[in-house]
Amino acid sequence: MTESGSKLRIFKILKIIISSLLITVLLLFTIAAIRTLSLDVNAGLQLAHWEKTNNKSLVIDHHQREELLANFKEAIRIPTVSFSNTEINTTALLEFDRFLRKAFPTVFSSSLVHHELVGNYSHLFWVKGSQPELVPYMLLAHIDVVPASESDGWEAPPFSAKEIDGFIYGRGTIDDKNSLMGILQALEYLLLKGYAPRRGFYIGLGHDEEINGLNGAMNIVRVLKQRGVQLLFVMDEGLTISDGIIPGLEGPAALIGLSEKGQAAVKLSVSVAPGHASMPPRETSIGILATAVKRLEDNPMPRLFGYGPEGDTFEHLAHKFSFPLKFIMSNLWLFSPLLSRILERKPVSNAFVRTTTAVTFFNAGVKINVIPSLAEAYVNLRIHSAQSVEEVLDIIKDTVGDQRVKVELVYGFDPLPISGADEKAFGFQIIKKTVLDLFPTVTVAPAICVGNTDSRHFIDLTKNIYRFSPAWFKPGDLERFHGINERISTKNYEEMIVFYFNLIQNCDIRKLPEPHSSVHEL
Ligand SMILES: CCCCCCCC/C=C\CCCCCCCC(=O)N[C@@H](CC(N)=O)C(=O)O
Ligand SMILES: [Zn+2]
Ligand SMILES: [Zn+2]
Repeated sequence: MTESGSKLRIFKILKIIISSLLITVLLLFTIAAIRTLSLDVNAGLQLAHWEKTNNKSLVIDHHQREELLANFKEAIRIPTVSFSNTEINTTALLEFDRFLRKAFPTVFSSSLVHHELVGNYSHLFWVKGSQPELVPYMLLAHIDVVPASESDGWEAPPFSAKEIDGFIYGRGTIDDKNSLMGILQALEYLLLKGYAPRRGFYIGLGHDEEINGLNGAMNIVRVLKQRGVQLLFVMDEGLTISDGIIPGLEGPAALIGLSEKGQAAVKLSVSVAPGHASMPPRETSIGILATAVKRLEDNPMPRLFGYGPEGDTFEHLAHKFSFPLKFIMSNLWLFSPLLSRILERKPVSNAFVRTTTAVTFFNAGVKINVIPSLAEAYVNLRIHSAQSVEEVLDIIKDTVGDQRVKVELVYGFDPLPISGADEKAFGFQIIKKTVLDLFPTVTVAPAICVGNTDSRHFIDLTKNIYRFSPAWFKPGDLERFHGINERISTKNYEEMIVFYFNLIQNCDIRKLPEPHSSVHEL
């Protein structure tokens, strides 16, 4: 073949490759465009087809408003603080018990309600249903709060429940006395209105959630297991209604946690011979440990976006974003890697992308002129749904890559199972309907809860655990969670009561509307 002949041949091959590439790209984008226009994960169940229940409605009058706010403020003023893994405020917990009996006299005296104390300070209520064949469900909340100190910069003392510009300030106003009081206040009103549920339900109020629920939630689970109880679903604190928090999202979104991340506490330690600071070795225990910690911070865990429920979240929210995010989120099959790079830029969304690594303790040294024999650091990892404690531990050892650094697991648990969110998922659909009835402009989406809750102890009692409360979080509110100036608006607290009031009644339906042609008995 002549030189010009072979050039022509190469040119023809290149032309074929380029046009095939162009056709492939065009095809991919056409599929992506069609999917963007047709993706309808929010179609849901047809509201018109829901079984009719004669729901009572709640119109709060002036007197009730004053009373419910006074109750809530009194709850906030009782400092039910869990200080550490071993130190809780038992005096405050006993006071809280007395307070609940006083604030909700109908709940505590109704023949429909059985109440008992569990683990000394936690409360378990059983509200008897008229149709025992209907599987019961359970609402959870917790009594204890994390510590708070006014000197950190609170606008009002953290246990004052002071009202400023329509907001009640105080530790526990969003975590989690709003849910606790909202649930009991709703039940009080329902009972006063003569309501008797068809479907029985439990209310569990743990007293030590902030220190892992070992005596509260775990004992409640033990009691229920002894009685052979199985639950249709459990609803606990967790995600909320985000309004203006997710960048680019138009309108508010109610994220319902289908699962929660796993957790591991890992101890790193370095031991060397102590010595005189005037003749230091080239590296001290502190230096070796600092390098290990730096390596962990410089090498985040792998991106796993799309391998857990977080992919579904963005598909559900896609239609509320504008171009190009709408296009990207509607086509995660193509753009997952790109979206995970966008999300990892901010801590709040990075938590959805991977197992996060936070170095939370660093202890070393005894005296200015002594080479310390021991340096230790603790790392708190929140494990992505697609990883396990064991995998995470192996990655840490590899990343540290230094035999002198001892890596030990202090405690850990794998990510929680993922609850259903389809048309047959009773708990999810009931929560969704209750949200939409009360807040029609909100988009409801399944999500992963990045923190842990008492509900994780309930996995043997049900496959369906949802982490959600109808608290509205606006820009700046995430920082109030365990932070300073925790607060809730009086309007939102009232909405929470109405939400639980409606949710309890919505749970009385026997079965969900039939999706398509399939029948699902509950
Ligand atoms: C794409 C971005 C979406 C952003 C939406 C974020 C909305 C976040 C809303 C709430 C924050 C999540 C809080 C979860 C509840 C955590 C409860 C808690 O603090 N648990 C403790 C203690 C424990 N029980 O282990 C924890 O350390 O996790
Ligand atoms: Zn909480
Ligand atoms: Zn908390």
